Amino acid sequence: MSKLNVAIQGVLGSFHHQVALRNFGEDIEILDFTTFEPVARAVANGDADFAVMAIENSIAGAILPNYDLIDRYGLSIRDEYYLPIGHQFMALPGQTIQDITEVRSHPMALLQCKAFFAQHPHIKLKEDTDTASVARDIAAGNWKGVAAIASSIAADIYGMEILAPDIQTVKSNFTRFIILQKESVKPATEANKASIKVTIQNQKGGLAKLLTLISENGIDLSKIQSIPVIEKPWEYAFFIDLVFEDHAIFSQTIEEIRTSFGEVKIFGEYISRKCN
Ligand SMILES: O=C(O)C(=O)C[C@]1(C(=O)O)C=C[C@@H](O)C=C1
Repeated sequence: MSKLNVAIQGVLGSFHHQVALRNFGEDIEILDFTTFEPVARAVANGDADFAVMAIENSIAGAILPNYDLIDRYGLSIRDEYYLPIGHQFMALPGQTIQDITEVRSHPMALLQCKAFFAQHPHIKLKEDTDTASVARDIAAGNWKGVAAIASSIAADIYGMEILAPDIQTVKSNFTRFIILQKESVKPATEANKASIKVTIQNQKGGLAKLLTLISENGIDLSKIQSIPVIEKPWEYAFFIDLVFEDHAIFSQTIEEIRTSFGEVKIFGEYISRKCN
């Protein structure tokens, strides 16, 4: 039987890679890309069975362009995964923090460690494609004075020394990843969460009306994100995550939103994996 192809952004040891292995097991084929767009494309054109895509982080917030990719490439959300993120500040063995003049990492990782770098202003920040590829490149190029921010798994794989552990601004740091596939998935019978998109006209009280409707139906709105409608400057679509106990009430709520606001796109119905 052929292995599952799973598209990710990042290389061996990246956080995406870790989520792919934890979610699908070790016996998979990883298709790795340096940016998110080819990840979405690989699923849309059938090269990959699934994709793993980071969507928001508890310190740095949403990865807005990824909402647009899911929408534009017609992808379905089949599941979600919350990964605890510990960022290790690492370099070639034998150096101290004072020897480091530059740190490279994924922009989301740099954002999650802002407080640490405020205390070390001699270190220049540079955005790179992913956390682990910087560790790999430092090792391959024998670059002294350059550090990576990546996981301890990446430090082991690429032979880096950790100069400062867990440098994320708050210890408890999570990234929420979504698992994507092409066709709309038959929802799990126990699905209690859904991701939807609603476009509402800019009219007085429009958003308040939508939120009231959701709340009065007893549904928990766990996330709302506005995304610009690029063909219509200054109009916004709302990407909303809803958590519910009763699927029938969720379906009825969607019908009520359709009646009042027009088209509602459902990206997926799945099981909430959030643990408090
Ligand atoms: O660079 C990595 O290792 C990634 O998997 C990317 C990524 C992200 O896209 O947010 C994943 C988790 C962390 O939030 C930091 C970076």
